[in-house]
Amino acid sequence: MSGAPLMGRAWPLRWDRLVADSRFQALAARLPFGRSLARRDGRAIFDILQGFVAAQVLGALVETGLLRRLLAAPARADALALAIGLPPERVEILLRAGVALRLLKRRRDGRHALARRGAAILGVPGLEAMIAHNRAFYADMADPVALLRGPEETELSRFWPYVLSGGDGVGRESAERYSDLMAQSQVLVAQDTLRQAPLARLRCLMDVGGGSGAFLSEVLRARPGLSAMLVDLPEVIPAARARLARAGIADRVTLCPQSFRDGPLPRGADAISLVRVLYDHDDASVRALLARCFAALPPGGRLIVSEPMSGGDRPDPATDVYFAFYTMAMGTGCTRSATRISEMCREAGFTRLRRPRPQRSFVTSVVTAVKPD
Ligand SMILES: C[S@@+](CC[C@H](N)C(=O)[O-])C[C@H]1O[C@@H](n2cnc3c(N)ncnc32)[C@H](O)[C@@H]1O
Repeated sequence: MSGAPLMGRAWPLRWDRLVADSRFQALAARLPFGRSLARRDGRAIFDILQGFVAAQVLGALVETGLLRRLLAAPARADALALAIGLPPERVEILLRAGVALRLLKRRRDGRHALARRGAAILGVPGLEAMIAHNRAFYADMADPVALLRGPEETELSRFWPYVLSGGDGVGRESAERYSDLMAQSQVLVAQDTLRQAPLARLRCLMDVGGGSGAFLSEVLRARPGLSAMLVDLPEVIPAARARLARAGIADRVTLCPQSFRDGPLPRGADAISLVRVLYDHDDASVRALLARCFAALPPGGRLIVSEPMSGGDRPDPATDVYFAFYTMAMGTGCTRSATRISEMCREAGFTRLRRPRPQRSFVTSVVTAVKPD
């Protein structure tokens, strides 16, 4: 760039080339409007650049249990360092970073306490477990170009064993581990799903890939007249049986241990939900699953897809960054837009596609469809 004249370029003007020219930046910095724009851009670029470090600071606050300790009582850095067995001068740095990120605050008496945001993390069901499990994702993101090059066995694909095995023999222990993680974060997903897809006039809902039944527990609590079926891998079913029994709704749910890849889905439900299921799988598997859902529903039966979705033509700052790379690191899935999911539902035969505006795209988005009469 440096040898080229700043003005007198060939038309059309390329804004990106102009802004990428260090002499343009120097000129802009001398003008009031240009100066504030340059500062804002600089700040935003720095925020992107330090995002990984900020996320790891949050990870450390969760992993060391500092957030929980500060919820119990405000404390000084040296007392906290002693309690968690780390050098005091390093804990001081961690706490200062937590204050800078507005997760913590430092009181006049020198003790640290939770700030509102730090307290909110503890108030969101499952968020601490989500933050802790990001360790596997961040390990994969440590070499993003290798990830983009793919396909490699990743930490995340090991965390979600059905991804590598296609559902065969995931092992009861790992099924329990991932089902528990999903269950913990289900409350928010269920709330947003039910707001966007009210389940009025339904008799029986079949939750396919329903995990340990956390979604059905929320739904059945809200809808006393509803019965349900839960389809998931045989290794997951014992956790579902236990959760549904604890919730006192075991008699309202039929458990169906089966892979949705093997044979038809059970009939009898007038609606099917797929909550955080499609984004785990490639297009061929999703097409086959949607065709099975279509076959299992009666005419007029409803399909509800709920998961974080790409912004499509207007990339979403949450789903097109975090979830797009997360599903890439899992290995088989991808973050699809509501438009793409609707197209796939239409290909399977569904009509009356609806895509309500998501309330929190980082929690979930919803697509609903109907099997024609
Ligand atoms: C990301 S979890 C979502 C669980 C639950 N729907 C939720 O939102 O909490 C995906 C679920 O799909 C299930 N699953 C994956 N492959 C499957 C298969 N081939 N057949 C049936 N279930 C499967 C997993 O066992 C897991 O419970």
